[in-house]
Amino acid sequence: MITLKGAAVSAKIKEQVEELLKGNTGRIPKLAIVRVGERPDDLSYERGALKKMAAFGLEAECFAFPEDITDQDFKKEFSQINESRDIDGILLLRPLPKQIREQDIERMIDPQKDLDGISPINIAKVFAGDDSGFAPCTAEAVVEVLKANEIPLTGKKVTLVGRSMVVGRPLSMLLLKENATVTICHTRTENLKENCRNGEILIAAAGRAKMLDASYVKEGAVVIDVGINVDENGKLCGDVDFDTLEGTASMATPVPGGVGAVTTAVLAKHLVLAACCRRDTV
Ligand SMILES: NC(=O)C1=CN([C@@H]2O[C@H](COP(=O)(O)OP(=O)(O)OC[C@H]3O[C@@H](n4cnc5c(N)ncnc54)[C@H](OP(=O)(O)O)[C@@H]3O)[C@@H](O)[C@H]2O)C=CC1
Ligand SMILES: Nc1nc(=O)c2c([nH]1)NC[C@@H]1CN(c3ccc(C(=O)N[C@@H](CCC(=O)O)C(=O)O)cc3)C=[N+]21
Repeated sequence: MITLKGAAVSAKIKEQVEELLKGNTGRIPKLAIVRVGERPDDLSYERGALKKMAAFGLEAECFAFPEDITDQDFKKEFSQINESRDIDGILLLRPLPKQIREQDIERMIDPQKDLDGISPINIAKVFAGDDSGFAPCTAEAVVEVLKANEIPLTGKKVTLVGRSMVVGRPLSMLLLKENATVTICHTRTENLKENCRNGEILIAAAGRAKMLDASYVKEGAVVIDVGINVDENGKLCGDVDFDTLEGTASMATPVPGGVGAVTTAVLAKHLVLAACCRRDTV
């Protein structure tokens, strides 16, 4: 089995970023990471994103707020970040605590700074197959991993586990655009195993530590693990039990070191694109 490492894909994206930045005489593009609370997967994303921005020569600032911040206070803080001339792009870590109306924030965020595709305008573009906006970074990262490793998508059966707005749904649209035949599974799916075993490409984004082992995988399938979970020993792990795949899957992404590393590279690319759109100096 071949391990599909995120670093190689990230390096290709870095070259694109360097190309976009060529001749840049203006300010260095700057990312704002907005976090409420201390969820471990948010912290992992934040760490990964900060490292990636530094490695790509981009700026980043974290804005962290307490778990119990009120809806009103958060909106005030968020508006300031949204309107700041200093900031080219925003990553809002989600989900937000219940007292904050996430829907209002989705409508508030400047679509040109919305690097993770949460505004209705960007979502509509993903749905329509229009790539002039920003798709959620993780969904785009999965397609980047498949393309960079020359895994054909046209006509292929792809099974996705998860239907969230950050991974499953937008990813299904990006895969459709690539002419794949997509099956989306969720908690109400009957015969999950059968559906998974039907996929020539299996993509796990359920957020359940090691829930899929080799018995869910078709012989020779490509397995992409999006899950970022913490196991009983406090270590990061995916939705797939990677150690069982040898002899069944043909290729698989590890966690950490797989899709996560590409997600942060796509985020960096989106940041530079956002900065380029805002001013012609970059
Ligand atoms: N690598 C990366 O770059 C990223 C990783 N992540 C990680 O990916 C995972 C998923 O994230 P996210 O989409 O936000 O999570 P959500 O909890 O929002 O969604 C999980 C989805 O998986 C489905 N699901 C959960 N359990 C099962 C099950 N036992 N059987 C079938 N379907 C199931 C849910 O179904 P239903 O709709 O019926 O509830 C839901 O659609 C998390 O571990 C997260 O940390 C997220 C973003 C980026
Ligand atoms: N609006 C929003 N969009 C998201 O995409 C989103 C989110 N909120 N909330 C949290 C989850 C989780 N997530 C990760 C992405 C990359 C790494 C990542 O870079 N991981 C490195 C390890 C980094 C480390 O822990 O040091 C790796 O997998 O190699 C981790 C986690 C995105 N999520």
